[in-house]
Amino acid sequence: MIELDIHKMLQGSSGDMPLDIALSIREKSFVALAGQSGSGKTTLLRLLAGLERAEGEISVAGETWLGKKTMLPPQKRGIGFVFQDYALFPNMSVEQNLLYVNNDRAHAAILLEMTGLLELKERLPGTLSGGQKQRVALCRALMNRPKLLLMDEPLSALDPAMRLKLQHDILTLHKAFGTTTVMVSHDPSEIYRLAERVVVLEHGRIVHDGTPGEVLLRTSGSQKFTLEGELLDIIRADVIYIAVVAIGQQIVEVVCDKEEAAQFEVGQTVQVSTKAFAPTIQHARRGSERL
Ligand SMILES: Nc1ncnc2c1ncn2[C@@H]1O[C@H](COP(=O)(O)OP(=O)(O)OP(=O)(O)O)[C@@H](O)[C@H]1O
Repeated sequence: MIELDIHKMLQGSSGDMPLDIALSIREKSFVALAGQSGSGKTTLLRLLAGLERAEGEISVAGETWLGKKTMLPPQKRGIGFVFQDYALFPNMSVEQNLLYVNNDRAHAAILLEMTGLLELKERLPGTLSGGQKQRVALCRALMNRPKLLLMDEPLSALDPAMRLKLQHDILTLHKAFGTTTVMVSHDPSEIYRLAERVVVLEHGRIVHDGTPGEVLLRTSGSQKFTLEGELLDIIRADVIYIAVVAIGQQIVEVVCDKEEAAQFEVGQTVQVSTKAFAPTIQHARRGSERL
């Protein structure tokens, strides 16, 4: 069990912002950390990693990492850290990047095999795609069999298809090694796929804590769908107006009247709601049928 009760005064965008977090994290669990920019997510990861100090306590499986008289240095905590920007050694091959952590060749081979990187083990990072680099970073973070894996928006620089592939790899590795994981993510579908628990921060405090279903699902009970998107255009068609809205990978049209159309500006984030008494689900069109 990871037990954490910390306090730190941060400089928020509009003055001092206390970070006050009390959290217990079960061993082997996968926790997503979400919340708006500046809410304290990265700082919380850095505190767990020992890269920053705070008042309070952090203990992991009974060992004190942070206390009144203790500040265990990062290298003694048994953590793996995956950053958004890969942070690989550019002059070392894929395999050397892993063996730099320790010389366990067998474990490196297993990790590379599981993530489809074995054939690329002699390559230098500069010759790899973003997704491949991030898979190397993930393998490297698991080389010393960490007690805790920390990931700070690891997939946010990747395109949707590569994100999906990496999500699959993360899940495979998590199932194989059961490493307790805390991952910062802004992507609800990613959180839903990977995490069993999501903790949402706002202004340095926890405002939601539950399963992804409890925290993220917006339809339960109300029978109403609300989807957020960007207003791309408002087109006049005779007496009605058509709002063109980008929702995820889709563009939808919503009919509105003159007064409604006058309320919005192109570029705004808008909510598209519909009363869905009996929503249906169908197979999506594939490949060339899509745009
Ligand atoms: N060591 C520090 N001392 C004081 N303030 C800090 C420190 N580190 C970060 N901050 C401030 O604390 C706030 C929270 O930063 P943090 O990086 O934790 O947010 P975040 O939720 O990860 O944001 P983002 O999603 O944009 O990465 C910011 O306003 C930042 O400037």
